[in-house]
Amino acid sequence: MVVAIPSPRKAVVNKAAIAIPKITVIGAGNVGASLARCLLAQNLGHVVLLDIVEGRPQGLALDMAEARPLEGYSYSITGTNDYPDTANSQVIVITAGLPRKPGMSRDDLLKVNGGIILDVMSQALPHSPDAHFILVTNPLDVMTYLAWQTSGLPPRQVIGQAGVLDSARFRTFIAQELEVPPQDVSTMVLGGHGDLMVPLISYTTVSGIPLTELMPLNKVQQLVDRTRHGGAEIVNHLKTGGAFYAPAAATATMVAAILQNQSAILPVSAYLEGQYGLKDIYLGVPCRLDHNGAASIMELSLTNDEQAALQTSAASVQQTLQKALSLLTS
Ligand SMILES: NC(=O)C1=CN([C@@H]2O[C@H](COP(=O)(O)OP(=O)(O)OC[C@H]3O[C@@H](n4cnc5c(N)ncnc54)[C@H](O)[C@@H]3O)[C@@H](O)[C@H]2O)C=CC1
Ligand SMILES: O=C([O-])CC(=O)C(=O)O
Repeated sequence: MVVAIPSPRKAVVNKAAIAIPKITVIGAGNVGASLARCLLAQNLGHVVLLDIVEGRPQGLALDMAEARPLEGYSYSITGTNDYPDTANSQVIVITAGLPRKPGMSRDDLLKVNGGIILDVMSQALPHSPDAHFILVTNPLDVMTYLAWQTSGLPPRQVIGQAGVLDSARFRTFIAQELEVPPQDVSTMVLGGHGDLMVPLISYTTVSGIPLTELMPLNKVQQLVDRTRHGGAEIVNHLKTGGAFYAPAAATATMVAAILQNQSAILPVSAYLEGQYGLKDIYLGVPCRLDHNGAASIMELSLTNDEQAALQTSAASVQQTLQKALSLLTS
């Protein structure tokens, strides 16, 4: 007797019913391309990689797509030069702009990168009016302010990445010095993303033990100084640009916190409206990050030295911001 074997039933998938997050990365350079790969590896959503250079985002996206069968990403990637392809993104990360070279400060990038940020925002926002924007381009705190100001979005939806990276650097240096796993080190670096950033020694622990119990103060100070110049240290090695693997990992941490509604407490460049005695400025502070973006800013009690250092860092960011506003409006 012949038994008919039923053909396997195909699951009926209503693709429209599955909401796949869409993340756009603008700037397909070192940071942007590394970030795209991190986002795919963490299965955070469909990635759109955009650049002004024709062929570059398309080539990189194809290359990453060809890694998908081997590495098993859940989502795909599109490379483009056209903003309509970014439409309805939940998160847009801006890495477009020049990196610095040895001998330059991040502030030296002000004019050219300021112009790029205004151009990118004017093109990206109309296609994704509800997106969360994460700025990476330097000088970071000022670029984040310009992006927010030009967007008309609530400040919680426009934030900058710096503190997650700077804290990761401080954790690395402490772990190397003490020969412990970096994951055991907990810290937070606040302030502007410049040489005056503020690693918080009073909030730094290793497996719960205050750092000051584990090494002398002069050693702590050396690691603080190395952290403050952590970006320049890599620029001086690479010569043609800056760091990109750790910046990409730091930015992916923020994207994940937003898309997965993690309520994670992270140091991010956020708009201050009186917190820490500061107003109308973007600066690195601890924020709760969830699907509302920088849902709330946490005001920590700081030592007198930390509070003074934060004010000094803020004054420097404010000075650069005033310069940017006059350069870009003249
Ligand atoms: N906030 C942070 O912690 C960090 C910030 N950065 C900053 O990120 C930025 C990017 O750095 P890299 O990726 O190393 O530079 P990169 O030169 O490798 O890439 C920049 C990309 O931006 C593109 N671009 C320029 N103008 C554009 C525009 N109008 N629209 C779209 N794309 C445009 C370029 O074609 C290039 O592909 C720099 O300003 C750098 O200083 C870098 C590392 C860490
Ligand atoms: O130092 C740079 O120019 C890039 C950057 O912001 C960092 O790596 O911290």
